Amino acid sequence: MDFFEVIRNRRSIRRFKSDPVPRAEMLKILDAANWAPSALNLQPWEFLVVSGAKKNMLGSNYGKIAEDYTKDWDIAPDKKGFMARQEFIQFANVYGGAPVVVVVLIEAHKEPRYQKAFLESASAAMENMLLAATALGLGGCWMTGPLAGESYLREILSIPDNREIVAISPVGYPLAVPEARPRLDPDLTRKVSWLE
Ligand SMILES: Cc1cc2nc3c(=O)[nH]c(=O)nc-3n(C[C@H](O)[C@H](O)[C@H](O)COP(=O)(O)O)c2cc1C
Repeated sequence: MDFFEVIRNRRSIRRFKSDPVPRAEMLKILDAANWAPSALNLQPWEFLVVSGAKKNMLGSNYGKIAEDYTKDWDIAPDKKGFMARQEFIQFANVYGGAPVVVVVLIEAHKEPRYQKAFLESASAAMENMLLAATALGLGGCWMTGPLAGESYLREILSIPDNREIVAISPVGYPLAVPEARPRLDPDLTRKVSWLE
């Protein structure tokens, strides 16, 4: 796949094969993340690679969050999400069956401009990781929903107060790859202004 194909082929994967991801492959995608640009070159990201019993505990917690979050998806069609409610809850409970979940952290900073810069830098790392996963035939899903159970995440993963959780992604070999979500402005006539 060439670079632009990788970009076009990346999807949020929510169903995975149970096959383990070799550590060498995990290191390749984390290395891609580590090569992201960062404000003041501070490279503020850190990654927790979670599997086994701890991953299962995170899944059960996210499952409960998903049940609450989707409670009106069935009764109010206008509020219905992008997936059927039960499908989403099933995904959440086991992170789609992914063998690994990556938690992206940054240093917590009191000054908002640093906090913003750290968040942006870690977001660049996150996207590099997802694109590298796609290039290697793996998949992931950028997720902030699980942060609704942040105190539990912190406890289970022993995350100290001086670290902020940016996002979480399951990582594994895709069992199902969803259709591409259409672009709101595919010709870029509204989203781009050319100023001369
Ligand atoms: C900041 C951010 C937070 C997201 N949080 C979640 C989430 O909590 N749960 C989830 O299933 N998907 C989450 N997503 C994935 C989006 O739903 C997905 O990117 C969007 O529907 C477009 O689909 P695609 O990634 O396959 O192109 C998140 C994406 C971003 C960028």
